[in-house]
Amino acid sequence: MKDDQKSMPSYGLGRQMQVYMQGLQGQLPSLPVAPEALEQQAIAHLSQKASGYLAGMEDTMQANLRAFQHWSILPRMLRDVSQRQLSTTILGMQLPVPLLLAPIGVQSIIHLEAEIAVARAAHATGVPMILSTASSRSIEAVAQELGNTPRWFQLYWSKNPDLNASFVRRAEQAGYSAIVVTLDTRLLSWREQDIQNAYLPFLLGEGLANYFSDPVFRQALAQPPEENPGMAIRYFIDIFLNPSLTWDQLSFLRQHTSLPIFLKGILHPDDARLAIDAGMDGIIVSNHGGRQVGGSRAALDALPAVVEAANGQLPILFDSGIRRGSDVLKAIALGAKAVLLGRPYIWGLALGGEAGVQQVLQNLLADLDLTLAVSGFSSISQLDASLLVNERLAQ
Ligand SMILES: Cc1cc2nc3c(=O)[nH]c(=O)nc-3n(C[C@H](O)[C@H](O)[C@H](O)COP(=O)(O)O)c2cc1C
Ligand SMILES: CCCCC(=O)C(=O)O
Repeated sequence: MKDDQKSMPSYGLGRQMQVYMQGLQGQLPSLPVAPEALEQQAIAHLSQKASGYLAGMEDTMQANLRAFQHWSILPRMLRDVSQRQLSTTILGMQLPVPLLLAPIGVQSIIHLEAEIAVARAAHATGVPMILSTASSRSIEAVAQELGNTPRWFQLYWSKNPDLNASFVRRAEQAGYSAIVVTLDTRLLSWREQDIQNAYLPFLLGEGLANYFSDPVFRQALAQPPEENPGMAIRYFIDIFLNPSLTWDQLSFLRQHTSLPIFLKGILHPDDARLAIDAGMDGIIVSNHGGRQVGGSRAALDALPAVVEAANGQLPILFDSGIRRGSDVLKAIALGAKAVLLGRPYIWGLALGGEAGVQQVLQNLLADLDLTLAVSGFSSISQLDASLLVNERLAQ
């Protein structure tokens, strides 16, 4: 894989040929290649509680996917696309591909090896990883698996400021190179399947590795979490959600880290302007994969106005609904510098652990590389809105 990456221009072709050559020996890909089939198989494999947790508001998730259909690629012919370039630079950080793994918490409910398996697959493919605060393995343990693969840390801003500062400090020390503050989950939304299943993984102690290993968190407890997990979980529940968090508190974070700060979950252009006023470094346009505001605008539909409001003053990233190479191209053509991959890598994790995640990433990168090429482009930096037709406006 590492070698494939060095010769990224042949990446897509390389993966295609690898699959076809294996086919000659009677070996088929072990996971479904189409994301829809992959999802179906993963959901069937998981327990009802775990698959219910992966779900979101169906209408909003569907809207996220449909939004990509409103834009079509208008390919160009007879351009030399023999050498291709997928790498990008964000705030001076080199990313080998315009794709990062979205922060997804509590992966222990999906696979025993959880974030460790994902980190190994990220390392093998060179895809940067964003680790969730609510991960089932610690900031440090995941960093160890990543080698020099770029990593960012996603912060859930709790009610305990010292704990927030401690998380950021730990991330810095473990080589994470950006902080992603998620804004859209200051409260948990009404999640029908979880309510139906009466299931919240945190109450069972899942997804609390960063808390239980944190010196500030531990200091606040009369007994260590190993001796009295119930008390530790109760304290987590007390502080985890923070609905009183407001824009003016972002300066606290700025004082506690020199790392770039991205705000995740912005959909409204006015919030993009507030992010700039607050001195933030980047924005991730996202509706949390349709898991928070039921009936919210599809994330891709919200992207152009946010890009316009940002006016080039800070990089915009995107997630919610990325499934194929063409989705990545569309989001980038509409102004995103890079995109985050969410559920698809979790489906790979569910079905095949580390190897499953790796297969999903290899396929997506190959799809991206080949779709770029057959559209007539040799570098993702060439993409802009002229690649696309808006089918709602076109006649
Ligand atoms: C099971 C699950 C857990 C998630 N946990 C987090 C999290 O801990 N922090 C966060 O910022 N986003 C979290 N997200 C949202 C993702 O980062 C991302 O925004 C979303 O998955 C994108 O939508 P998609 O999966 O439909 O592409 C989670 C999403 C899922 C499906
Ligand atoms: C409180 C939520 C933690 C994980 C998460 O972000 C999600 O389930 O969407």
